Amino acid sequence: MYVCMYVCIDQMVREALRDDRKVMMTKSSSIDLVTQTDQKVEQLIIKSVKEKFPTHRFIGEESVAAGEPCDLTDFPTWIIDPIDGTTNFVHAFPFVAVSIGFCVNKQCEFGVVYSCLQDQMFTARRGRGAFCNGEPLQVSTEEDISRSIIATEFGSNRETEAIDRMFSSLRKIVCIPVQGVRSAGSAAVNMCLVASGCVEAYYEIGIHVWDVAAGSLLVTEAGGVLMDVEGGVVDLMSRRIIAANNRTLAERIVKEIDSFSPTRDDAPLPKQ
Ligand SMILES: Nc1ncnc2c1ncn2[C@@H]1O[C@H](CO)[C@@H](O)[C@H]1OP(=O)(O)O
Ligand SMILES: [Mg+2]
Ligand SMILES: [Mg+2]
Repeated sequence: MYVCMYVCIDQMVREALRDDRKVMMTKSSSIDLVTQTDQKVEQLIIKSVKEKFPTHRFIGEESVAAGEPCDLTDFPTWIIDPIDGTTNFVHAFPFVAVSIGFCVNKQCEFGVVYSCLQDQMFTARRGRGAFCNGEPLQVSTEEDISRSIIATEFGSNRETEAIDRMFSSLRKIVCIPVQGVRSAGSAAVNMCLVASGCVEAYYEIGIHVWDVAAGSLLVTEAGGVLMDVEGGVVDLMSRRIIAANNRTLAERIVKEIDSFSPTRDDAPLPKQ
C-alpha cells in the first residue's frame, strides 16, 4: 500500500508541477493558497489508509478547511498535510513536501515527510530513530546560538500585531547575532533540516498541527527537542513551536521571542 501510495503521490505532484500549478482558492487569508493537487493528494492518502484501517481517524489540512473537525483524541489518528509548501509549489520553488504523522493516545508513533523535488523520504518511528532515504539522521551538536543557523517562516498571517511580533523576535535573533536565518517555505522541510543537522533550530507561531506532526517526531528521534515558545512543553494544537538540536538553543530562542497565541487548532468553531 505504502509503495503504491508513494508512487502515485510522487507522480501526481511532479505532473502538476509541470502542467497545473493554478491556485484554486484561498483559505485563512489572500496568501493562504490551495491547489487541486493539495486536495487530490489528501484524498488519495485518506482513501488508501481507510481501505486498510477503516476505524482510524484523520486530521487533514484540506478536510479541516472543508469543515471536518480538528480533534486529536486517543484514537489512532493520521495527521496529514498533503502539500506543505503550497506557495512554493505554485511558484515551482523547490521545497514541497507531503507530511504524514500517525498518533495514538495523542502521541506520535511515526512520521513521514517526503520532500518531492529532492526525492528525500524522511521517516521516524518512536524510539527507533529518524532517517532520510534509510540513512540515520542526527541533529547538530552546536551549543552556541551565535554559531547557528535558525529557520523560521512568516506563514500566511499578515495582521499588523502578529507581523510586528514576528519581526521583533526575528530582529532580536538576527542581532544575537546568529550566523544565518533561513525559510524553506515549508514547516515540514524546516524540521527535516533540523533533524538532518544543517539548521540548529526552527521556530514559528501560526503553524498548524498538520505542518509539524511528522516533523516533530523526526526532530526528537534525531536527538533534538521540542519546546513551546514560552518555554513549556509543546502542545501540537497550540500553533506554536520551537524545534531545536538541544535545550540550550531552544531556551535561548525562548528568551528572544515576543510570543502570542493564535486561535488553537482544536478551538470550537464559531457559532453560525
Ligand atoms: N503564504 C504563505 N507563505 C508561507 N507559508 C504559508 C503560506 N500560506 C500558508 N503557509 C503554511 O504555513 C506553514 C508554516 O509556515 C507552511 O508550511 C505552509 O503550509 P501549507 O503550504 O501546507 O499551507
Ligand atoms: Mg502546511
Ligand atoms: Mg498544506
